[in-house]
Amino acid sequence: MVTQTSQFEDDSAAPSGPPKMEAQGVSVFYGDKKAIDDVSIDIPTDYVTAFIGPSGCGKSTFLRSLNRMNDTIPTARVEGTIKLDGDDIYDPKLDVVQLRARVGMVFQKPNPFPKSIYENIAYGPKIHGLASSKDALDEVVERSLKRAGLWEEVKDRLDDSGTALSGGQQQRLCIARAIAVDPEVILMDEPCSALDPIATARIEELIHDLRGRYAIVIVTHSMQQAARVSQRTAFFHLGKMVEFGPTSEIFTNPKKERTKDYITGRYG
Ligand SMILES: Nc1ncnc2c1ncn2[C@@H]1O[C@H](COP(=O)(O)OP(=O)(O)OP(=O)(O)O)[C@@H](O)[C@H]1O
Repeated sequence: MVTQTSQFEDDSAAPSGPPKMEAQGVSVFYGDKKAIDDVSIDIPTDYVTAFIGPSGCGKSTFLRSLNRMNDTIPTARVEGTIKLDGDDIYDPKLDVVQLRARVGMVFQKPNPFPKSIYENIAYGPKIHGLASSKDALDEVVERSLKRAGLWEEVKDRLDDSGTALSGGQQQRLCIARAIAVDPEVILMDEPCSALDPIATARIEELIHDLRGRYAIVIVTHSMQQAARVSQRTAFFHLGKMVEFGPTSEIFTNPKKERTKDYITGRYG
């Protein structure tokens, strides 16, 4: 149970500027089954937003709808509107590859390509035309690895396979890979669930460092993690978003009974 107020940074200020993403009346179906029911939320630019809730409540489904990752599931269908900087991301004219560069994703299990560390990072910028020369590409690789806190550990072995790194390093490599194409939003789907506590702490520090540069949304099973890394928390239950607000409020003074029951460990 998370009840200490001291662990929360000050999250009382309203986010600056317009929301990076806006979901309005979003429902997601798998065939006939409704997994997300009428969710509306604004994703701020300069805060980390955490999605919490019991297993199967639809957190990942909703997260995946934010960069159209659900398109890859034939039975999945999304209703409602999701906008990025005011533009509908489900507009049929929109280039989904571009969208996924702007709204990057990091998965539960680190999934580096079976290629060198260098190639893992360089691939995206190459296909998106973000580096015009080998020097420029080298620079993107170095900058991305530095931002992901991995450079010092790998700078002398960029030709080694990405899959030879430890789990925590692989996850930072995947974050560096997302960063390399200059995203505006990074979606993280339980990024630490396969990691030990030390590797988890490094990812949490990294999220802290990246905040402000990218809008970050993280799905987590760990309420402690949500409390540590986020400034906004959305609580999901049975496909609905029950409550959304400053993280300190959700954990210390939730308005809804269902949120209170969950954060006090009554179910979940
Ligand atoms: N590919 C799919 N096909 C059909 N149903 C699915 C699919 N993916 C998820 N679901 C269903 O949608 C609902 C929401 O699942 P989702 O994985 O989004 O929940 P979650 O809150 O992220 O759960 P967990 O915390 O266990 O990962 C569940 O009932 C799940 O069984």
